[in-house]
Amino acid sequence: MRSVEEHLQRVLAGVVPLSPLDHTLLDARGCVLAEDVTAPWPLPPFDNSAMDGYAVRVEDVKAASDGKPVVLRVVDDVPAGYRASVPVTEGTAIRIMTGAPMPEGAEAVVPVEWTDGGMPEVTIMRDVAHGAHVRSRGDDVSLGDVVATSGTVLGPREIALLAAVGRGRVSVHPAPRVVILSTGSELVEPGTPLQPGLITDSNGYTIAAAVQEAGAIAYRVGPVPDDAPLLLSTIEDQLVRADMIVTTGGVSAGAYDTVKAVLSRLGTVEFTKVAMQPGMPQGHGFLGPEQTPIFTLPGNPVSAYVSFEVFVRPVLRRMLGHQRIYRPVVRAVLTETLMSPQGKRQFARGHLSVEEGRYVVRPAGGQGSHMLGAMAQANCLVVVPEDVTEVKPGTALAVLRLDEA
Ligand SMILES: Nc1nc2c(c(=O)[nH]1)N[C@H]1C(S)=C(S)[C@@H](COP(=O)(O)OP(=O)(O)OC[C@H]3O[C@@H](n4cnc5c(N)ncnc54)[C@H](O)[C@@H]3O)O[C@H]1N2
Ligand code: MOO
Ligand SMILES: [Mg+2]
Repeated sequence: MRSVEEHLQRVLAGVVPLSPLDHTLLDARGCVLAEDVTAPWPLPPFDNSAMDGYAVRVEDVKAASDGKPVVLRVVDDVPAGYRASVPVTEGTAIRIMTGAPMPEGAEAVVPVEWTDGGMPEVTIMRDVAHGAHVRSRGDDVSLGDVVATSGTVLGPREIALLAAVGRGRVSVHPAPRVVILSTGSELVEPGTPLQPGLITDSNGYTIAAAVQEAGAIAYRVGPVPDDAPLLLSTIEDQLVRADMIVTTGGVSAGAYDTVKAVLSRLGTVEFTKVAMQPGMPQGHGFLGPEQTPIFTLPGNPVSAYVSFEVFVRPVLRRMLGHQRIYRPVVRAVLTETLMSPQGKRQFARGHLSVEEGRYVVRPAGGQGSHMLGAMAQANCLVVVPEDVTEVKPGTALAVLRLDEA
């Protein structure tokens, strides 16, 4: 049997980020930037008002107060998006809205609340300092600043800045397109009435959701029966749109396990046993003219999901260009006894929380490879080393957080 590390190294070997492509800004959300972006103009691009009010010369409103207001002639009115047609000169003001460019000659803005709001004359009840309520050109970002570096993951905050510096398109590593195929003659689509002996295809949905959560594009192909020619033609058809193929089921020792039989016709896939639980039977290889990577995951629902987390997700994250490809790991204190098979690394489903300032983890129900009810309670995988068969409460173990990228 192969160790988890060895299998992981093998599936990661030679994996590089997908070649950069231009994306529109919103299509680039969640992607990794493949260029350094510099600001072609400063932010703000021009001096502008931070308040609705009146643009004035400081000297003209000096010592203005409720008891001794100042009256100025209003010579223009500038909403955001417009520019004043005249300057502010001695004894005058220009009405101005938030975001409008500061008129020539104006040194500060008096908010409307400190005035009578008048037109064509305004009575001003407060004085202001030079620059008051003015947002200066470049006070946030300077012309030529690098606002985002290659490798940055684009979320709402980064996208805000790219939009502000005028970038409608950016170069990013595109999201891999992953075809997900469930195999098994017992499988029907959710929403179909259950006949005796049949179950619904949950793996297709689990893996598709996990692919999307990893930042990739999921093409879920409905369940394919255990029929070698049909499976072969389905995979052949799907290759054209796939950067990766993930199958579930049919890789163990069963008499109808068709995946193994079929794939040698399309490429090279190595089937192996990995010293882990769940997820022992694994297959990985390359198919078709493009040498598209394929993972054949075990059919048991928990095994398929855990295998995805441990092997497939890091590969997808690397194809996406992420620097960090693994889930964050923390050490947490176990609350209940956990049994584990000798010689296999167990990835037990657990629930991680913080109690009295430290991480604690409790097993999330039954640990059978079919137990989706228990899996849905989990927010982490508790790693029990290969040589440990029983872990006592109070022991600290490494935990992979599933609730954080
Ligand atoms: N004699 C042996 N039997 C089994 C072994 C073994 O070493 N010797 N290994 C066991 C382990 S461990 C696993 S894991 C499974 C892997 O089985 P397969 O990958 O061949 O998958 P299937 O036999 O097709 O299905 C297993 C199980 O999972 C259910 N299943 C399959 N696909 C789905 C799906 N899309 N949605 C929901 N559930 C699914 C299927 O109905 C079976 O119950 O083999 C063990 N057996
Ligand atoms: O690993 Mo099977 O992968 O134990 O259920
Ligand atoms: Mg099957």
